[in-house]
Amino acid sequence: MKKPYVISFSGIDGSGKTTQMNNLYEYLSNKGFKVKTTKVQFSALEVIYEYCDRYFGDPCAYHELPPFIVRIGLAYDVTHHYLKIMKEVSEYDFLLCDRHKIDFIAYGMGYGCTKEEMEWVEKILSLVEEPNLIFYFDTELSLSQERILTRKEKEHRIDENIDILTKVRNMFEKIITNKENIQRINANNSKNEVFNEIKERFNSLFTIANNVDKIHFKEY
Ligand SMILES: Nc1ncnc2c1ncn2[C@@H]1O[C@H](COP(=O)(O)OP(=O)(O)OP(=O)(O)O)[C@@H](O)[C@H]1O
Ligand SMILES: Cc1cn([C@H]2C[C@H](O)[C@@H](COP(=O)(O)O)O2)c(=O)[nH]c1=O
Repeated sequence: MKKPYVISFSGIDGSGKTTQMNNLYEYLSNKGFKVKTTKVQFSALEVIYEYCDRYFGDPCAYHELPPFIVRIGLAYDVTHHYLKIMKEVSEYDFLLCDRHKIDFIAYGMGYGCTKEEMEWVEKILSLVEEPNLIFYFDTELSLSQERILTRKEKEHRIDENIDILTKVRNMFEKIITNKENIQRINANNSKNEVFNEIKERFNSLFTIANNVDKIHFKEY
């Protein structure tokens, strides 16, 4: 079965993932490629919010729960989502993902799961294939925080705070050093500058033909 080329947009909250995923979607679609975007629906988080609201009076009080309870739920959500979508996208050239396995590992470690607990999270996630390419959005913490506080697209959440952002960012830095499919993007720049960097990286990895049947994947 033909598979699309899978690209993940990964990084901490407010780093600009969704904005740039949508830009690449437009760019590739305009070139005639068949492109799909996807984002995991966090059913586990929805249940956790409800639980925390009822029992602690605050939907985001999940620091009151053992981290593993939350993280293993997310691992099932992510695995279920990607196993299902990969069966549905054989006719697409590109699948662009707003977060992938790496994000949930970085958040799991950042939220304080133990090494043994993370082994279980990773065992569940291992059912999903690695993306072909990960754009890691590297932003300064203060800038990400500013974007979260000023964004209009969705409300700021109490768990999107500098303490968590710092821990998760440190975990990303740890994980990405061992990965070969990572392209680090300087996401501190303006939206246009960031997208230019993505296009440059992308085009250096691919020779883009206007004909969909002629995608040439370069070695990287
Ligand atoms: N390079 C940029 N410069 C300034 N503002 C930006 C930039 N990139 C994104 N933004 C703005 O920052 C906010 C967050 O961007 P976006 O939703 O793309 O980030 P994200 O990483 O997907 O965030 P989250 O993980 O919280 O969903 C949005 O209001 C967006 O318009
Ligand atoms: C990946 C991941 C995310 N979260 C939190 C972080 C954000 O506040 C929300 C929404 O995430 P989005 O992808 O930026 O829309 O969820 C989390 O708690 N655990 C995770 O693994």
